[in-house]
Amino acid sequence: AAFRVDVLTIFPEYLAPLGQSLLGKAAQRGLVDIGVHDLRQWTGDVHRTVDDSPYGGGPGMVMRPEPWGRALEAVRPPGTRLVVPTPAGRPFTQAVAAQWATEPGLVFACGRYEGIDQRVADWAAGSGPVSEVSIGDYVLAGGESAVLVMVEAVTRLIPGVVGNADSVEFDSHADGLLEGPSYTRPASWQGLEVPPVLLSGDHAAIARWRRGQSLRRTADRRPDLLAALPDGALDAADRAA
Ligand SMILES: COc1cccc(COC(=O)c2cn[nH]c2)c1
Repeated sequence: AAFRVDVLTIFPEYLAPLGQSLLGKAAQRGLVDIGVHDLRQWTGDVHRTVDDSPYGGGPGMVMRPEPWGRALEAVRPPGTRLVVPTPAGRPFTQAVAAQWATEPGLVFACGRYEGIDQRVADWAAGSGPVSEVSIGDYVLAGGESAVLVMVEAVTRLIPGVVGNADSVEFDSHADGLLEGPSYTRPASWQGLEVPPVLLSGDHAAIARWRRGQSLRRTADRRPDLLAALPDGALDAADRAA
């Protein structure tokens, strides 16, 4: 059955790219079903109000719970994970994406303003898992961009969506390390040569060189990933690299 994605947002046009290219083809092939819904459809007043001032004072506005309650009752299949992108969320990682790709689908709630009344996530937890997740330590104007990121990261892990299954399996972060440098023709460009080992045909040497490059790049750019590796993930050859 197709992986079902529903997005609730006050800017549905922002999610138009979900219908294009890779995702578009996957959708056409019946692998992924995507629905984008305007939250204002579930407002109750002539002005289609979705926000109000925060209790306890403070700057900005908060999204009111009632439209979200009605929208989620209409759109969210029982038991489906509700994902709320937020700077205050747990980290969204490749491991999280891989887990979500094994589920029947996802519903995304795009927050705007200062956020969504907390009772929405608390109430929604009664009808299935709720994940408040961050795609990085910065603040966006709303969750829509984060939804584009997460939908792409998750759906490309669904069998058949990405042409070359190998490229998915050997992604960066798949073995906990960063991907090293890649090269293609020409062998010499702007006076810069492709590392000779890659042209050697010695596949054991190439694998060793690539592993060394991944370790070196990870140590340089993401020492936190190196520290997080499980014991025994690095063998003697790795340590020597
Ligand atoms: C739900 O409440 C809010 C409030 C403010 C902005 C947003 C949009 O998400 C982000 O800004 C974000 C997600 N990961 N990193 C940044 C949601």
